[in-house]
Amino acid sequence: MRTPSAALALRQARLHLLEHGQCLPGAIDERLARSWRRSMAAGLQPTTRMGTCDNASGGRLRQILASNHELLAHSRPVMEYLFEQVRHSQSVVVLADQRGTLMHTLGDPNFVGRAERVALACGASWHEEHRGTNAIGTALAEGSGVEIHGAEHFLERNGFLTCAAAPIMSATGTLMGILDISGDQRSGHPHTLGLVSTAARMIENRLLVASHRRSLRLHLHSRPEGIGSVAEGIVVLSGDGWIVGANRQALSMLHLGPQDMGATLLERALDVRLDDLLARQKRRPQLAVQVHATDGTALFVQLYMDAGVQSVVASDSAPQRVDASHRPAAADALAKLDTGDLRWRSAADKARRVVDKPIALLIQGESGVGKELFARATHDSGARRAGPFVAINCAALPEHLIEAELFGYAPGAFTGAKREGSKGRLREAHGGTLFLDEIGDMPLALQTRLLRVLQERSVTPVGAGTPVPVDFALVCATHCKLREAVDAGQFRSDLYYRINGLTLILPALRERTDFQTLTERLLSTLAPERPLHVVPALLARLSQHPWPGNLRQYASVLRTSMAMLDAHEDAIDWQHLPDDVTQDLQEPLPSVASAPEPTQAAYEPQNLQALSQLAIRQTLQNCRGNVSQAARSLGISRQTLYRKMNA
Ligand SMILES: Nc1ncnc2c1ncn2[C@@H]1O[C@H](COP(=O)(O)OP(=O)(O)OP(=O)(O)O)[C@@H](O)[C@H]1O
Repeated sequence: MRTPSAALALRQARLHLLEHGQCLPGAIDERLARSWRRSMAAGLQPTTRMGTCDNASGGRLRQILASNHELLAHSRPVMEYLFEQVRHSQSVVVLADQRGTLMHTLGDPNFVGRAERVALACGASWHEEHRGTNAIGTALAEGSGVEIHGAEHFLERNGFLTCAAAPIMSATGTLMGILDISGDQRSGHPHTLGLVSTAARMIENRLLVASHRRSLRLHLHSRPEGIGSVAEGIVVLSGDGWIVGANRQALSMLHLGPQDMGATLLERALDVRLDDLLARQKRRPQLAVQVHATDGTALFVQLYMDAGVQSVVASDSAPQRVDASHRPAAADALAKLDTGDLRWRSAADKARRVVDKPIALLIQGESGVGKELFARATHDSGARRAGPFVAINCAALPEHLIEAELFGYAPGAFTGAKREGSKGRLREAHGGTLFLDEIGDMPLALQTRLLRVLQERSVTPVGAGTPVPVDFALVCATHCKLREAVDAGQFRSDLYYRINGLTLILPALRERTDFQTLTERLLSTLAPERPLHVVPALLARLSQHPWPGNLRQYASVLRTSMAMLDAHEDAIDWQHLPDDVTQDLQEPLPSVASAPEPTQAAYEPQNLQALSQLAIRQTLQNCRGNVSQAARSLGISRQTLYRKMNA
């Protein structure tokens, strides 16, 4: 709590702020002064009254909640626990997203009414830009735990509050959200910030463990009894001993940063190798093992493997195969993507026949047709599904980094290299599937190296002499005709034959015959808890569009249109479409030459309007997109035809 002299200084600073619209230099804590200055720069005045324009509701709020589903799921139990601690203290426990929008609140009923008057309710934004200095907004801006008490709030109307907030960070250092307790300033408690920070750590740990359910975890603490407490460090390990994730406590105990994830071997952070640890723990499973960090600090560690973890591997240089007895049950992930198109189904049938056989797949198709999704589903349908799926876009890698990125490098291999060296993406795929997207864009020199890896089934990191064995299923994808690149001398023919065990061609969206079912599936994937549909006339028009960006483009249009729906609406219609899409759809239909005709009716008419749309579509197709000719043939004016096309 504030001392009397600090309270006096704050009163004076506040008076100065009100009278002169400026911060009194040196009068208040620098962090608070920074926040007041940001509030003024956002155009706020201490006496500003808030509107509701910054609040998310309806579709936008649903979208925020959906995209933070995982965070919400793991925060709810912790928030309930936290709420029990402050139940009778005139407070609310609040979770906000990474923009400061409130997503979940739990409140003392006696306080909730007052809290709602200042918009401490779901959907409200507590970003500093909207509400000036406040614990949520200021914790967001500063990236650290913050307490804001009474008159420290920039807006006068929030002066009755005391708030403590702490950021929730991901294992890679990204801010995921803010946890906060806000209450009546008269019932403020000096330990609230500590409580909120601890609860934020609990959420971070839950998220880390949940997102690495199938991995090996090392729990550590300076005392054996600290393992299992909220203060423990948690390190996630790959099967061959690389540190691939860690909570904040572990990063600090091991002197690592988020940038070291995936690039540091366990034995570089602790004086122990994974295989030693495994052997010791096998002998005495309940006992924590004492090890030392690089600075000599003693730590106790214990390995955990949830049911289904199988990638327990002996050493860095000789990774073992995944143990099949622990694999999760087989699921036909390819069937889940099947919405009835015959060409797509035929590709999936062929892929099923070669899953788990040493036959490389080459998937061809235009950009956005779902090649990566198909490759992932093939991986998930096979025996390697418990192993990693490593996707590399060969077109997106900067040429000077591509070699080190793919093949890894030894410690000190070149200037600027990481001290511990790097494992490289190819070895990350060990035990699973390597997906090389846009393989046609791989430079010739690297094609030679890749060919050697595929022939010898081992990787030699840059600057290292010893090859490391690797074992992965290979799936490549390309939007170009690779055969032509071979003929033009841009792609090695021996590599082409090695990656082309079986070529599968995925149809473009405009060629698919399952537009209606596909749309239903996309909508239910995008909004699982909300039954939505596209009105038949619009659906008919959408099915005629050439969709040059294929499923990626169509899924994005549906996503944006869904965000335009009001809470009570369940049908996507013209007014929900983005303007540029409406404009495109109002253009005369492209000629058959540029947009191949669907091979089967994509849409079954269900009423008179839909029937009329189908007639219009077929006539337009017969007239090769010529609207005047189609109108004449239908016996209506051009204008009427345009109106009907847009109905
Ligand atoms: N069957 C599907 N169900 C749901 N969404 C899909 C489906 N197929 C594709 N998508 C959407 O399309 C996007 C593009 O898919 P994907 O990345 O697999 O295509 P691609 O052919 O590999 O594209 P590129 O050639 O540009 O790499 C995905 O992010 C997803 O949103």
